[in-house]
Amino acid sequence: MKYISILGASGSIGTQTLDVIRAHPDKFRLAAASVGKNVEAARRLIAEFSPRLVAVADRGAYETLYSEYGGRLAIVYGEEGLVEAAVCSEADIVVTAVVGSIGLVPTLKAIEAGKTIALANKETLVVAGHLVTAAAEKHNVPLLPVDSEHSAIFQCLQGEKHEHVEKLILTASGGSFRDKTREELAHVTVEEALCHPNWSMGAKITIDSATMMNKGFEVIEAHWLFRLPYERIEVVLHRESVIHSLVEFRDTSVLAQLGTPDMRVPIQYALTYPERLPLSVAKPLNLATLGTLHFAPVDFDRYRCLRFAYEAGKRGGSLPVVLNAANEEAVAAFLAGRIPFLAIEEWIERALERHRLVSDPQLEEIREIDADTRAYVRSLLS
Ligand SMILES: NC(=O)C1=CN([C@@H]2O[C@H](COP(=O)(O)OP(=O)(O)OC[C@H]3O[C@@H](n4cnc5c(N)ncnc54)[C@H](OP(=O)(O)O)[C@@H]3O)[C@@H](O)[C@H]2O)C=CC1
Ligand SMILES: CC(=O)[C@@H](O)[C@H](O)COP(=O)(O)O
Ligand SMILES: [Mn+2]
Repeated sequence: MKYISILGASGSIGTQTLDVIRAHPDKFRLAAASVGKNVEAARRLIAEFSPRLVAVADRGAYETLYSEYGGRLAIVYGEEGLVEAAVCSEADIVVTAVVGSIGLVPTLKAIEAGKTIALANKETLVVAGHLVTAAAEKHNVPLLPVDSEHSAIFQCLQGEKHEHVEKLILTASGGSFRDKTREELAHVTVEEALCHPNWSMGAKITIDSATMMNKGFEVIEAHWLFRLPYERIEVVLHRESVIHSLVEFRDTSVLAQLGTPDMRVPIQYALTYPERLPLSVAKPLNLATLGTLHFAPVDFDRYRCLRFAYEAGKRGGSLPVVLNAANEEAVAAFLAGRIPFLAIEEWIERALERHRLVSDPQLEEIREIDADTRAYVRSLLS
């Protein structure tokens, strides 16, 4: 039996992780969970999975849940509560499924506590890949990718030697606006942006997919997970999201991982690795029915956020922290209807240009740069 803690259990990845646990009650048990403010989701998972501990980010939601369950199970609050869920003594595996850089500290604490990490929260590796990978190495903790592209690459690399890898090729759907011109992007709505062509995901990552910042983050995530320079990590447009990513080897042989777009597959693989279990809820791929798959090169002028991410990743240091913090603030402002879609990349560019690079930032500096960037980007609103 593996005991699981889910950080972000009420979200898209969190609820799909609960689906996997539900599908294999003889293999997995929920030890702890966190929610942000979703009281109803917390009530449901407590009733069904009886975790020992539930962490809640929102004060009001915490008070409601504490009044209902306090004494029967641990209801804990805020960032400290999130860390308690991450280090919960019962848990073997921590699924990091919160959104944003709020996931960094609990992930580091979980690593220090020796937990296996099933990593969905890519922002953690964007802002502090150097700290997270060093901590995982020091504590001999596996970082198992949940992100579909990284799970694909991880699967392709099983049994392969690092020195035999030529490059990684990440596939990108192109997001909600892939068929629009740049001119048309000036007038798109939040509602339109939230319609991803292939995946049903949380709001923030769906916007990141539309700007392709998601792919930029994934390039940085791949750099840290698979230890390859940015020059050997490529992106190709692939409309169908059926090939989840590819690895090219030195002899030009290319391995790919395919499947219908269903996050429960990579989530389950991270939880069962190195084993595989059946997943009856997932739909098998039928290539004959599918008929055709499409590929195209990425235009870095059309998707400027992807260019920013490559540049920030290559220059390194504190730039990816700024990239992420500016993006989180700009996306939140767009989702709140306060700025147009194209202002997202404009604000990120301004934040990056203004920043004075700090090389090898430690946790406290990362937190300061994150806060400073957020304050700057918010000031652009007024
Ligand atoms: N969705 C997907 O298919 C994929 C997601 N990812 C990555 O996984 C992560 C989660 O994404 P996704 O599931 O889509 O996101 P969602 O927005 O669906 O879920 C986010 C979760 O985080 C919680 N949360 C939000 N803000 C806070 C906070 N300040 N403190 C504590 N908890 C908080 C939410 O709680 P509440 O609901 O109560 O507000 C919710 O449980 C992201 O990093 C994303 O990039 C990676 C690959 C695929
Ligand atoms: C499901 C998943 O892993 C997402 O990160 C997905 O990759 C988004 O797709 P695009 O960023 O390619 O639109
Ligand atoms: Mn992905």
